[in-house]
Amino acid sequence: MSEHAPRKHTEVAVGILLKSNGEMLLTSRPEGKPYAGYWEFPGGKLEAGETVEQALRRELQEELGITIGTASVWKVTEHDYPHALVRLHWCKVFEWQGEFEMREGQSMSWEPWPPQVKPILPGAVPVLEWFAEERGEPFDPATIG
Ligand SMILES: Nc1nc2c([nH]c(=O)n2[C@@H]2O[C@H](COP(=O)(O)OP(=O)(O)OP(=O)(O)O)[C@@H](O)[C@H]2O)c(=O)[nH]1
Repeated sequence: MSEHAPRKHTEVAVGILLKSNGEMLLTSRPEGKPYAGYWEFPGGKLEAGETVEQALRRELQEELGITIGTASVWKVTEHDYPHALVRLHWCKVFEWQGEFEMREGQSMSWEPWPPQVKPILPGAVPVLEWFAEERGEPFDPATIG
């Protein structure tokens, strides 16, 4: 491959689980992964042949032990990390079934607005900006991470 070949995107499905009281689910990245200990929205990489919804359903089953209802893509972002160029497909999720089990030794937290946990993964920050816009509030990224 040429030194100047474009980097290939890693496609990632990410779930924004929202409770009726407005709280959102954040999970911490497990030990052994890049950015271990950072808070993120749960999800993971698409496997060959999967749609975003299928990948998200599989990942949340594997990582959290829950079965999600329908999920459709809300927005798409890209983030260029030293370890990967990722394309994040963000899905809002309002329905799920099952008891939460942290199957990868991660932590979970239902967070109010604005979220209190730190640090938050850089690639998740746009979501917080959109939520602030939806609420008509200013958002200062310096207050997180
Ligand atoms: N799940 C998740 N991934 C995110 C978010 N923001 C963000 O930049 N990413 C990036 O998207 C990629 C997701 O990969 P992952 O390591 O969580 O996925 P995975 O569970 O399939 O990993 P593995 O099978 O390689 O262990 C990582 O490069 C991660 O840094 C986010 O809010 N949630």
